Amino acid sequence: MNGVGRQGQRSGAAGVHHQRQYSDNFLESSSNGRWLQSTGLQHLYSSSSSSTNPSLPPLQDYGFYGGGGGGGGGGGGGQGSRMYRNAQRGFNGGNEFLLEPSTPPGPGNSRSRKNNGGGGGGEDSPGGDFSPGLLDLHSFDTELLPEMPVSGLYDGASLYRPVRGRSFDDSEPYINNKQTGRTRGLPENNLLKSFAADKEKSSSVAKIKVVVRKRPLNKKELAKNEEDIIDTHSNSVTVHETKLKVDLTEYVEKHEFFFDAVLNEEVSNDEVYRETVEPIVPIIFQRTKATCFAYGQTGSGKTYTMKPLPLKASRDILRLMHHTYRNQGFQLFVSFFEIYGGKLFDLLNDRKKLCMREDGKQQVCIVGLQEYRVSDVETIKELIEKGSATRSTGTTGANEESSRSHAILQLAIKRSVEGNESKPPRGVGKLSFIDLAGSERGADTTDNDKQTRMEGAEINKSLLALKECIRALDNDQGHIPFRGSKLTEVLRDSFVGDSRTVMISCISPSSGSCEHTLNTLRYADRVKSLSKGNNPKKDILSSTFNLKESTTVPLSSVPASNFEDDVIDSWPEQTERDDFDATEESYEQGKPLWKKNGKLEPFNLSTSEDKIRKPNGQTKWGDLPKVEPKKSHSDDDLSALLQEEEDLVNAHRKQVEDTMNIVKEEMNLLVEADQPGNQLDDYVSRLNTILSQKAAGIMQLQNRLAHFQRRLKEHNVLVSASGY
Ligand SMILES: Nc1ncnc2c1ncn2[C@@H]1O[C@H](COP(=O)(O)OP(=O)(O)OP(=O)(O)O)[C@@H](O)[C@H]1O
Repeated sequence: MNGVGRQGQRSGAAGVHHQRQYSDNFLESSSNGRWLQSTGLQHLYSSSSSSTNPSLPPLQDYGFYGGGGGGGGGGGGGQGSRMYRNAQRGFNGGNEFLLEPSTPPGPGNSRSRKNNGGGGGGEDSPGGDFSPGLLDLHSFDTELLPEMPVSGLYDGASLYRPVRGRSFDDSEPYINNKQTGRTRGLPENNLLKSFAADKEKSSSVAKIKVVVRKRPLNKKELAKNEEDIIDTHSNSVTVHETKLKVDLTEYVEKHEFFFDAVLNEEVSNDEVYRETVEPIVPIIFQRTKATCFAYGQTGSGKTYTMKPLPLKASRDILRLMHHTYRNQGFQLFVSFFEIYGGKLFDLLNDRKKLCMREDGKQQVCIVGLQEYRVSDVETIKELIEKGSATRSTGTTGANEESSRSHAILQLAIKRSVEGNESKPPRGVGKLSFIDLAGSERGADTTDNDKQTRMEGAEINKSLLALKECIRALDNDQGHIPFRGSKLTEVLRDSFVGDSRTVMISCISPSSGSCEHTLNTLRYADRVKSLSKGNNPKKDILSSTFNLKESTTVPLSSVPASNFEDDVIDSWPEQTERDDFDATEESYEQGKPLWKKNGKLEPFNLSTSEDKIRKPNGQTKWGDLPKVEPKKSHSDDDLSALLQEEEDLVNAHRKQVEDTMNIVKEEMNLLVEADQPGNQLDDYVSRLNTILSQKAAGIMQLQNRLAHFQRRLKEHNVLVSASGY
């Protein structure tokens, strides 16, 4: 301002010329910077220019590496032969599968090996097929299927047996004679009875099961002398959180949670399988869709836990298919894809980008997803390994990426209609395994990189939506809010009809992960304990226990809505906030009331600087976009906040641009006024007034932006504390 004033005072032709030049160059970036510098607002320059030209890295472009049939087929063929050889090696001697060519993953080979019926039929015929590229998730038309008796896998933990090199046809009675007898030749009434019993057993498998798995301390944590702060018992887990009092003395706060099962660091993957997936395997032959997912922060052991499960499950599925359901036309299909940044990629087809479509009946199809028909464990293993490798090396090769994507492996059981293998088989049941993105990634919303923030928001949204869907399922709500995210949309068919869900919450034992661990446990707790499907007594107990140890807040102060019995349809109207903030309050004593209802405190953006009057009284600039605080709900809050931020930045930029124009205009006036006898000083002082007003407006905007950023941070803290 002074600079301008000084220049104005340097009257005369040269001065005028200089003024014009200065004025003409005003919109050049260098001049802008200079001007802002001269007004002490140089810090605005970079922000305004960066907001005008946001050089945001584009989303990763995943090409079609496979190139469809030809190229893909070639590549796949090699792999396929390798897998075939492996399968030959794996199953030698006496195995009925030995004679089956395994499924080559490459399209070319797969096609050539496609089994179009004839021969032995059913599972005894050559396996190895893949879908025509359109996976209709709702092709699971089970109406044509007769009710099938389910095997009594519950009769013991004998189902899981090492299978490599062992014939499926060997006489080892991992499915006992009684069961075999049932399916093979029981009189009709016995069959019906047995079916009823099986139904009962199947309904005894909990709709939702939440299991926690604690991993051991890793080398890094040991090197850092991090403590193991987690105690586990058969169904409870206690987190010992070290906190600081106001006088900086340390104290330990205990948080105790109860779940269906808690597995400690010594528990093997086999035991995890037995506890989680094994009980639901038989019921997927009963038109049930089951989902097993691992939730937890990066490095907590999700992949370590999830990776072996599909293999073990498919081993059991194949056993059932080849014994209990022998010659009944059942087939097993595998697909493996990931959701990254809201987009779908086929992990078994060179990360080919996939489209999700909804047909007229709102049925979801994943266009282009390859589904492989498999009939031996070794092939499935190869496919899983291939998919996992593709996942982790897909983009940057960093584990970083895997923690930002959801990987979904599906085992679909289909059945040829009336034994006619030339017709496409119809879906019977499905088992989906989801290795979720690192839960803490959902909090990557303050990152400077817009892509990271958007990814974080997407992850956040999907984790929240997943929880909402599971809860809606368990509450038998008519409306399942699967549209909440890509993840839940893709899993839509797993949320309709008879379904089962197993959640494995993976936690790290280290003190350094305490906050994330608590978030994970809170998320898991809400999935389980807030559902109506549970024993209400247990709910209250569970929630009570969770509160009991963690705070000194009297239970009576916990709002009834904590137990969410009154929540009917919490998506999207009934917000997530309603439950997590109430709980939040219970966890953290003395938290301000505004968090109670989960509504972020409205941020009043109306300021007197919205309009600045020109000296002549005409309102010309400064009409900032009205950024109304949106009273959005749950996950909408984040997008509302992001939108708010964008609006603010735009408003900010507009202010700067307007100021430039005004100054430019005033400069022109000044030049015109720079005539002998004119009172230049008046102009200069008017100009100064305008600039001061504008500067004050810009400063105010800056403050508002800073305030907003604080709120965004707060929001994120809230989000991560809420555990979704
Ligand atoms: N129960 C366990 N016992 C032994 N090692 C484990 C266990 N769980 C995890 N690990 C090890 O910890 C490391 C991290 O595990 P993992 O990759 O499964 O984490 P993650 O949660 O999938 O991470 P991300 O989200 O980044 O993919 C791996 O080296 C894994 O072998």
